[in-house]
Amino acid sequence: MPSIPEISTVPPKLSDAFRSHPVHLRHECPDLTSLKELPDSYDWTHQHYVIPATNGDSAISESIPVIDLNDPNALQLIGHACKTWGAFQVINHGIPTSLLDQAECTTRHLFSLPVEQKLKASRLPDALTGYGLSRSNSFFSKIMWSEVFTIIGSPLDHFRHLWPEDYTKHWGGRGPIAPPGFQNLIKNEVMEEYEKEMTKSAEKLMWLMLGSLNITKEDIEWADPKGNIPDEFAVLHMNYYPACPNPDRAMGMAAHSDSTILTILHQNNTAGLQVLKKGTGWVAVPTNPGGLVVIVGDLLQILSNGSYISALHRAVVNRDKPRFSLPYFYGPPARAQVSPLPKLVGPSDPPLYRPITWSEFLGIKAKHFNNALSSIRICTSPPNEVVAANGDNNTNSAEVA
Ligand SMILES: C=C1C[C@]23C[C@H]1CC[C@H]2[C@@]12CCC[C@@](C)(C(=O)O1)[C@H]2[C@@H]3C(=O)O
Ligand SMILES: O=C(O)CCC(=O)C(=O)O
Ligand SMILES: [Fe+2]
Repeated sequence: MPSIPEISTVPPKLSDAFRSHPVHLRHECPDLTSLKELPDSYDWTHQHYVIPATNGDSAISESIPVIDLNDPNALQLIGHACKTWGAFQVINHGIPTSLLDQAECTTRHLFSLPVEQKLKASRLPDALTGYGLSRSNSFFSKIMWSEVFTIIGSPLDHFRHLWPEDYTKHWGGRGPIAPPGFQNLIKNEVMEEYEKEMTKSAEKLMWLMLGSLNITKEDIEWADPKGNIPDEFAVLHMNYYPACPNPDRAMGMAAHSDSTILTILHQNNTAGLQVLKKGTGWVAVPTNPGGLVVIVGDLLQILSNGSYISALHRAVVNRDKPRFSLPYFYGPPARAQVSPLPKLVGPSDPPLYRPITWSEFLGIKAKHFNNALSSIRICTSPPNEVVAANGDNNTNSAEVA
């Protein structure tokens, strides 16, 4: 096992970030599916930061680039996308579409369980895993129209709260509860396989994104000489956005950046994700069967010394169709120090951020939300493009309730 050269003393575990910043959501998880009208507590109409998407129904066709990983120019295209959008879609990523379908089916099935059943797997205020509202609800006065299930590591421990033992093991031939075509599936195995594939893809994508900046395996202190990342850390979310009686007034997931190195997101065939593009506004991300969305996270913005932007993004909801998304939040080992990479720093490019561990940054994010990056900035006059796009200047950031 290669050693990790820089070891931080506090906090030792990623989940400790949340122990010191428990999220007390004021509301129980209601059964959104049963609501015929939008309750006032879910009405975001008068929130000043809710701006319509520019390409909603209009003729604007601009959206995040779709990059074929088999394209010989993939490296350059990825670099350009990370600098201009902070997000892109990938095709030919090597993950079988059947696995994506099965993971989506498991997600659909999980959220269709009765509320009482789901609440048995509730996330505790100071914990990271389990069922509940998005943690980021604590920063807003209105509630998001979504339910979230968070998994770290093996899904088995989480799923056994939801499904009786036999259902945890098998869909198999048990009447209406087994979705057609999935008789031989074991839910845990699907999600485990999904996590495994996501880890492989995240590593591959990280090297491509960094490769585009001429960063190699030797430059990353927490990677071994072969480019493997011992003790890398990731969190898997299953997001559910029920069909909503008044989608124009509701918000599925409010604007935020992810604190990750990168996030890989699979969405079902219902659109809803939007990315903020500097100079353009909110731009919808179309669904792309078999494609995956890749989002630059805050830690990659730090590593790239602001050359890549962690995209502000949000999710809107639909009137008739439920939406599911599966973001895989990929980060470095909890103890690794993340700082602007020496190769990207020089007399004319001073480091913009101080070194930080993911767990420390998660703690800062849990407290300062969209102002987390600016709170660790060490340079007073950053390049313009960094300020405008990532929410540091608070233009599009969250209202602190
Ligand atoms: C690994 C992660 C990344 C987390 C925390 C933890 C699990 C949940 C993620 C999100 C998901 C929703 C937005 C966000 C801002 C939130 O509140 O919870 C994200 C946050 C972050 O990017 O910091
Ligand atoms: O559902 C989506 O498309 C976005 C979800 C998201 O951004 C998140 O969970 O962090
Ligand atoms: Fe996100």
